[in-house]
Amino acid sequence: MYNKNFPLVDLHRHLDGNIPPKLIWQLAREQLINLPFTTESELADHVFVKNKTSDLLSFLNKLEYGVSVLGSPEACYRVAFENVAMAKAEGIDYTELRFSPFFMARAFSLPLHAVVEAVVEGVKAGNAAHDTNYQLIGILSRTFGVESCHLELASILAYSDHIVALDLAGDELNYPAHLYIEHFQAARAAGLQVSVHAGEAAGPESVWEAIELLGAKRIGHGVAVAQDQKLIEYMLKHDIGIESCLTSNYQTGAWVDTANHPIKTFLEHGLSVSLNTDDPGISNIDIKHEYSVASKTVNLNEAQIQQIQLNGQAQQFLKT
Ligand SMILES: O=c1[nH]cnc2c1ncn2[C@@H]1O[C@H](CO)[C@@H](O)[C@H]1O
Ligand SMILES: [Zn+2]
Repeated sequence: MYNKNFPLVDLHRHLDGNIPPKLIWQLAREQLINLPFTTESELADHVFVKNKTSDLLSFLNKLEYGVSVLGSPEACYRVAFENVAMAKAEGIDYTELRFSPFFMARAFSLPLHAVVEAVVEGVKAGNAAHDTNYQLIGILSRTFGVESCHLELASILAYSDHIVALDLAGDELNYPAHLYIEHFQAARAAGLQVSVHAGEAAGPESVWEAIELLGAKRIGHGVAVAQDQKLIEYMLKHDIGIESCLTSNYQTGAWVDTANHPIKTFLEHGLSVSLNTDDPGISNIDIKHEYSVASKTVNLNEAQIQQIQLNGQAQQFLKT
């Protein structure tokens, strides 16, 4: 279990990957959107990952149910607001909620700027209601290509005062980081920090690209980092963090042998690795569950668990 004397932090949590069946059901009813299910529990049966999926893209497909009920900017606001409430209810002291405007806008062709504005306002209202200071990370969904990501970036940069960092997520194998150099240059120039999904579906070369070409200061997942000693040394020297997500890695197939997850190797090398949820709405988990997997399945000791909590705090993009 985690140590209650240290903050509980979740640095890698998709708010559009956390639209649980109950919320999907409510939003569908309120907006008169037809779902191909007759009951909420039938819906839940399809949304939640059972055991694991065959690969990353099949896992990501599960996210489609949630975004299929984003019929208006108000629905996006609700999802953002409810995400603050859910994170608070889990006992999370600080989190950086990430979202992809294009991914949220897609089903109903919503204007991207309106989506970002709604999410910013929803989190702001949630923070006020729950006495939290949760932050936002904007995502470019690499799966939809370079041009789409330019539009997505523009909508994020329009609200850059309310967003701490930029991320790249989606199909890592077919859309490598080097396609997005310009996007990240512009984001850094606008003062955004950088975290990138890398070394999850592809190898260490993908992590090198994220760091050297996009300026990543944190790597999402990064299981492939363990294969490359030079990369480990480089990340240590430059204090580049790894955002580990144990259940997600199992469910996507990125790392199925959880007992021997590289999080252990990362800790042994002194890398700044944190523990995170990724997509709680489809994984059907919370942050405390991830800590219990870390201690019971990976067998990390109390000092290692504490270190993970401290790393999460040290790697926050909002310095307090
Ligand atoms: O584990 C993951 N790996 C890669 N991309 C992800 C993961 N979880 C969600 N997304 C991606 O993030 C955006 C929504 O926030 C979508 O592009 C979704 O595919
Ligand atoms: Zn992720």
